[in-house]
Amino acid sequence: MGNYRFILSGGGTGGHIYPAIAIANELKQRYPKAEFLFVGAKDKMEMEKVPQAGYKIQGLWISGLQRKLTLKNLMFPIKVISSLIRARKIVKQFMPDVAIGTGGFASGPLLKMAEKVGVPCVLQEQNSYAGITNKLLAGKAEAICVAYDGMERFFPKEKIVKTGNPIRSDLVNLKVGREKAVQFFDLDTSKKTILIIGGSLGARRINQLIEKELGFFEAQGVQLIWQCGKLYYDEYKKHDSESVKVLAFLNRMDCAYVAADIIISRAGAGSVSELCLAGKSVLFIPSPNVAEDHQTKNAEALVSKDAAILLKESELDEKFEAVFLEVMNSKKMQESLGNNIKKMAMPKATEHIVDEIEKLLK
Ligand SMILES: CC(=O)N[C@H]1[C@@H](OP(=O)(O)OP(=O)(O)OC[C@H]2O[C@@H](n3ccc(=O)[nH]c3=O)[C@H](O)[C@@H]2O)O[C@H](CO)[C@@H](O)[C@@H]1O
Repeated sequence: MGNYRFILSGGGTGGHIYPAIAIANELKQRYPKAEFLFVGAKDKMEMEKVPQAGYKIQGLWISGLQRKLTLKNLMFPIKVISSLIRARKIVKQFMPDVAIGTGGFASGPLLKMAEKVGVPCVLQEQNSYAGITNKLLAGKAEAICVAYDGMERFFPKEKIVKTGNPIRSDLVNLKVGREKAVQFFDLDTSKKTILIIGGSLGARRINQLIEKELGFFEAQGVQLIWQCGKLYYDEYKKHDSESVKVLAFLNRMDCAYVAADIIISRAGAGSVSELCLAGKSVLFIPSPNVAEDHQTKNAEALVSKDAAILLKESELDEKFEAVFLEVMNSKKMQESLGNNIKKMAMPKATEHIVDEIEKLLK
């Protein structure tokens, strides 16, 4: 009993990988005998992060479609065909009871083939603006678990279930205490800590801002945990010091969220959902370079409830210091931002998604 087989696919960036890992962990808890296989894109983050979480993964030769005409784009049709052939083989060999897609180009070929072979599929869409892969797969999916209202614009209404985004359980129940969390980063427990997160890949414009404001932060007597991204680490590691911790990637987000007094962050869907659970004062700087400006929309959903502050990239030079100081110097504002953002949290999302998956198990 319970020796089900699950295939999960999603990737390209952390925003699609971590939801899949959270879902797998919840399934594993309910069905300890179940078998799991992840499928991602070769050379992408998932090939490292999924095995670290204790699961097997196979990589397909696939990439996203670029907006410009490049050599990579000319290869795109060949990659799609080759990935579809490989995906079909993987599905037929593994014969999953359910396939789960969490978006990103990596999940396209796998879920398409699972649907073709007759495996029931569940999709999870993290953003308020649906990704192209999920839109293409929606027609044949059994259920589409979403985090925002109004998703009928993209998906068949009867398949939509509003669950919220799946979050890794150590971030749902933040167990570590503040002192331990601050010490984990080798920082001073008597100082205020500012956490800077650029999303799973790091954010160039946020890094430029932080570098420019290092003197300002020092003058305020605050210390920084600065996640600059793997791509930018070599450029910024020179700023690492006793009170400025420069890191390529944070493997202990739980410690980072607990240690922080104020958080400066991109507004990717996963980050937004986690920040609601963390309940701190957040200053969002959304990426303007994503489809339909969806990060701004993710952030605005919170800002409209006085649960966070939004700063556009274009206004950083002019406004950042004043806005930061306003939050930093008002305990009342920090409390109200923290309380309001916490009200937006959906801590049962992963369980609800797994309830939907369970309905498909024979
Ligand atoms: C540039 C881009 O295309 N961004 C998209 C990408 O964001 P991105 O991949 O940055 O994803 P999210 O903000 O959704 O989530 C980031 C995830 O990475 C984790 N994390 C991050 C940094 C770190 O050092 N350690 C760590 O573990 C966070 O805890 C979180 O779980 O996918 C999101 C979800 O579809 C989209 O909303 C974003 O617009």
